[in-house]
Amino acid sequence: MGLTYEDFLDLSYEPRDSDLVCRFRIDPADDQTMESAASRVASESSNGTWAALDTGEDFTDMGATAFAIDGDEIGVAYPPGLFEPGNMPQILSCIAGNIMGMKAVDTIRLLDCEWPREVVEGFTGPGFGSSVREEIFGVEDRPITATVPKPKVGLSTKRHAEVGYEAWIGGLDLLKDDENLTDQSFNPFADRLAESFDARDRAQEETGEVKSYLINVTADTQTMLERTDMVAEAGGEYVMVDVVTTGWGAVQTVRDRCEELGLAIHAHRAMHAAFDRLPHHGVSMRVLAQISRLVGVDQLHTGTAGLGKLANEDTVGINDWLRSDLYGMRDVLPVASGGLHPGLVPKLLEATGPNICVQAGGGVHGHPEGTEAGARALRAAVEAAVLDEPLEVRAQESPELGAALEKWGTE
Ligand SMILES: O=C(O)[C@@](O)(COP(=O)(O)O)[C@H](O)[C@H](O)COP(=O)(O)O
Ligand SMILES: [Mg+2]
Repeated sequence: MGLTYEDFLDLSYEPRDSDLVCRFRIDPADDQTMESAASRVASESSNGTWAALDTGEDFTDMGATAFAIDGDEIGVAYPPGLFEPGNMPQILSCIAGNIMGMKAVDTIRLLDCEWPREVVEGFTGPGFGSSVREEIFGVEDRPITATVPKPKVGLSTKRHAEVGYEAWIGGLDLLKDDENLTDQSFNPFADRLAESFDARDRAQEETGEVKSYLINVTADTQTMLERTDMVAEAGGEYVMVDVVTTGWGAVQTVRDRCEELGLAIHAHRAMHAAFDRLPHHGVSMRVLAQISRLVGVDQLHTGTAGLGKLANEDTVGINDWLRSDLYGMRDVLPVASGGLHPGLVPKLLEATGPNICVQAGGGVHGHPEGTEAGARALRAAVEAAVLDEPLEVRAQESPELGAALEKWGTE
């Protein structure tokens, strides 16, 4: 039985329910047609190669099938047996591996995946998902709020904890480390953990509200496990991981440890744009979000529906997928962050709904009266927005909100 590229194209093939179905946008090279390029995508991402192969008898055919061509998009179906159960790096080495560099296509983008039960069941998924709102904060009717101390790095541990205290006292739920703050000499991880949780405990005492901290444990896998254990010992509820830069295998290992310790995972997506920014190449944020849910993060940055400072891809569509039914797997709480300030909250919630986390760094610490006032303004904006109360009206009883609107407006 020979195996050639042509064996991987069958436009009459109906994907089985158990197939992982991927949709790609491709731009065939000059010497290729959509059909020939599609067959090469299916072949090189499963078990084929450029030369005709004699597979002999002792062979399990786990070849994928390019079964649909629709304009510049193709559909490829993968048998579940091609994949090692629960091994995300292996799956990506198939569907986003060598094909990203094939000469047969000038560009190729993995747009979307339909994940079958057979593949999903290999993954634990999130431990909490959006239930963090109720289970950790006892909040049901509003977004949870977070702030990142700014400047991103460089604050001393003492100042970092003070900023956290001011933000929590001002009404925010979460303090969050920036994606590039880990264990630097000016703000060591262990000291930051201890002093920030001291501040957290005082703020909880004074406000009567539950407060928490998204401390960034990002590092090599062994170090992340050690830091995750330290967070549990300190009475934390969360760890934050830069999931794209650490890698999906490492995230799966941290997820297993968090399962044992009862911790939730906040996923920062720094570097995602290296994969998803160009519309014709790479891996879409939609697929990165799908991967994140499968490997088990509870919160994930998905953008600001175009309102903030960063380029966003389909925030609302991605959020809908993160909440969609996936064979009983828990959902993921979307995090809106990046250039947000109180004036943008109504438009944001109009686009995303209240079941999100709203993060503002500059939009809190840049407030004319400082961090605590910035926090009060954000909390007031969120509470007004869920009630459809105009911010200008709420500003009459919240001078901090008034000052924020005066400084940043509502655009
Ligand atoms: O460093 C920053 O820019 C932020 O801390 C936001 O700060 P500001 O609130 O001060 O803008 C976040 O890392 C980005 O939002 C990440 O992007 P995304 O959420 O799109 O993944
Ligand atoms: Mg940041």
